[in-house]
Amino acid sequence: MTPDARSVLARLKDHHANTGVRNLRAAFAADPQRFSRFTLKQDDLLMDFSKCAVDADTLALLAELARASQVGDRRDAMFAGAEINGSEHRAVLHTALRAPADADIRVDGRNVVPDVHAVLTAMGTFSDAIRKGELTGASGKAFTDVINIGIGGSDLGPAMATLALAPYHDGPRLHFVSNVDGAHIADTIRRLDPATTLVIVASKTFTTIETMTNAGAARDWIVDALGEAAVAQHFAAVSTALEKVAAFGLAPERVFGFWDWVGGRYSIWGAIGLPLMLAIGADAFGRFLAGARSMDEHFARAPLEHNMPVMLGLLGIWHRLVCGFPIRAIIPYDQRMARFPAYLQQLDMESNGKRVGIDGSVLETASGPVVWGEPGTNGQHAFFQLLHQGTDVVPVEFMIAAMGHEPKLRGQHELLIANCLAQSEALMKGRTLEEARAQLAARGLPQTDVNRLAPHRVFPGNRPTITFIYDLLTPYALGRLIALYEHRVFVEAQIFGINAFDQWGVELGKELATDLLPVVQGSDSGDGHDSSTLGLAARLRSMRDA
Ligand SMILES: O=P(O)(O)OC[C@H]1O[C@](O)(CO)[C@@H](O)[C@@H]1O
Repeated sequence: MTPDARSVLARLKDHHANTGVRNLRAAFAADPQRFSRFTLKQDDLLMDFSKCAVDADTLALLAELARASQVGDRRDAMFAGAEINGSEHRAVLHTALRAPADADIRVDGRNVVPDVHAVLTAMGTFSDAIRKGELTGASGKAFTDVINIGIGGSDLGPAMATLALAPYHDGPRLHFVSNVDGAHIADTIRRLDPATTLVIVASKTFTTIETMTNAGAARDWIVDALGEAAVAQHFAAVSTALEKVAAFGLAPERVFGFWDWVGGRYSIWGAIGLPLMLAIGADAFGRFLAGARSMDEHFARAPLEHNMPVMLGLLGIWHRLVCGFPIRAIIPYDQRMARFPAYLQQLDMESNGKRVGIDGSVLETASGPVVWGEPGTNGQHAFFQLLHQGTDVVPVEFMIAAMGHEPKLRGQHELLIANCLAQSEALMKGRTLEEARAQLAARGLPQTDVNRLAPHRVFPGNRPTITFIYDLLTPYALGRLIALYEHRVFVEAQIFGINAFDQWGVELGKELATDLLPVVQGSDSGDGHDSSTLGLAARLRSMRDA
């Protein structure tokens, strides 16, 4: 955090403690314009943050915080291809993956946009041919199923978006295998015919043990059924490590590249999006990119006070660093967005779950919160109890489309909307002890029961929520929403003063698992490991061998 930002943060804390909004219910009662004063709009996308405990002074201070943290300059540097991922010496240019063909974005003096569009064109040609049945398997049959093998950023984006855009899915069926647990691939291939299955191996590094192991199992499955020669026709690969892919023996037109300036969790916009393109087609994929581009343009140009990703980031900082809430929940009222919270978990927590700043010094403040969620209305019948009456305050981010894709089920969509709005209203308003008593008394309960039950029926309220609404969950709308969250993570990172684009924390797990494998297999005594780890490994070995 910059010294200027630190001093604005101190003023924000003082404002929060002394002059800020104390009670949301009272704030709404005092200001009938609160909704229109605390909403932002970009086309049909509306962000309502009136149910957060902010006022005009809060927003002015938050904007000052953004300026003191050089959010605007850093954003411009990112878009221009500067090396803002310092610990890995890389530019950060997922925005270039959705830039128009005539854009000029330079990395080391070279315009990368023609390369991006060459890959998009190659993906389009390949996916059209698969979708039309022109490219077939070794036995001449069209592909009915595609398995994407990848993990983390090479899985979550396409898996989430393919489910979210199910109404546009008119290509082959998609399956996603990520876990090294053999159950994942076994359960997937059990239902499939190798003769009509295409396998995409997706890995930025092409070294990730889970992906390489599952790719080997898929290869064996294809070879056992169709012979070694079938591999060339039944596989495609996506990676930045093209020399490593070569060992897999695929023709160049089956290998789709991307670049080290695209982080894994930011990679759905290019070759990692191939499964999504196979599902929805190149045109719809283009609209998905266009949605993200519209958010990029808004983020790049809108003044900070009217800039949706900036405001979303500032509210995140307000809740995390000023109000002290360590968690946030993402609750899409859209069953097809079921994987969106998991996608955002990687995007946000792998980016901003850091303990040191850009210069390596230990942070003086907290960094990114825990992010979790599930679709509504299901979550209402599971963990909403804690959101309403638990002892921790969890800011919630709701999202819902005005329309569903099922015109015949309009009534169900209205019920969905009513639930979404009711939850944010209840979290804001709560229910006082007097109201709880009055309700029980109105039901004719004896006074002793009223006294006994009323405390259980009190809701503290004053719990902040943000609600996003949009017309319909189209490819464009989804692209725009993902880009909004990408930029929010960027804004928060800039204020925390951290590098959002490396992930040294997850490297540890990779190293340790490789190191322990010989111990698990019994070929190494495991000197240097602790007694618990060795004890568990020995016990598991003996249980396996019994
Ligand atoms: O695409 P790769 O190189 O297989 O990596 C997969 C994932 O592994 C990570 O490096 C760590 O889990 C993620 O950042 C990445 O998305």
